[in-house]
Amino acid sequence: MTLEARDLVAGYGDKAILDKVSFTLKDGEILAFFGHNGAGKSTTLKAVIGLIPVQEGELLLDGERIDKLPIGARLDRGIKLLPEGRGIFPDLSVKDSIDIVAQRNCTPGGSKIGRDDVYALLPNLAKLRNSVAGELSGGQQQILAFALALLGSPRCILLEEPSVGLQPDLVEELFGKIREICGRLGVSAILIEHKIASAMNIADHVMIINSGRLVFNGSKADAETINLWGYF
Ligand SMILES: Nc1ncnc2c1ncn2[C@@H]1O[C@H](COP(=O)(O)OP(=O)(O)OP(=O)(O)O)[C@@H](O)[C@H]1O
Repeated sequence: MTLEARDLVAGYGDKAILDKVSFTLKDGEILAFFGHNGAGKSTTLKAVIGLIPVQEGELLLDGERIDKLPIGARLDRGIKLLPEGRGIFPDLSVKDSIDIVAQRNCTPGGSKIGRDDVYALLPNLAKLRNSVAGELSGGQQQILAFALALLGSPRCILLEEPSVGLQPDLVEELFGKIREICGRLGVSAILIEHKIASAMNIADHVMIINSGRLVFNGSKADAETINLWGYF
């Protein structure tokens, strides 16, 4: 899988927020995406998933233009968004949540990630099958949201600050799981984070955005040689 953004311009109404954002992401790679509040991180993810129109530039998935496709068609192609605030069904049990999304995403045939695969990948979630999602801890809810995104044929998961509200040890545990599962399944991820050190631990690439423009886009190794804070 290759997800490529070429000179993306996108925003709200007539107003452009993103100023020619370009990046490339391949199978199993994690892209850590940093920037101060209001810099354009969420706007980038919204343009990738199709919540706002791409005004200029191109978005390609394995060479296919997807920037004019509706959200549903991008979801069907395996681009998934985990919005800030989690995106779970608070009143449903873990089992029912998983079953509903599995039914929607796992039509018979094909090599899809189903409910048993998700429980095998996330054994601690399997133990919570009968718990009500809204009553889980923040970390457990975030794991459930990640599990829901994995059902079907995910290729690129867009994670919007998954660490919000989590204790530091739970952040490390969640990020460890994301790294392990993305690597094992060959699923890529774009990770918006303010917890920079934790995100750097699991990243392959780093991007920093400032006022809608990318001011750094390089490998983790390159990012480690610079003072990241100087780019904010
Ligand atoms: N729905 C909207 N309508 C109009 N302008 C918006 C909308 N959402 C965001 N913006 C503006 O777009 C710019 C970029 O916002 P964006 O949410 O992408 O920033 P961000 O980097 O994700 O910040 P944060 O870390 O606070 O989430 C900001 O100037 C913001 O005010």
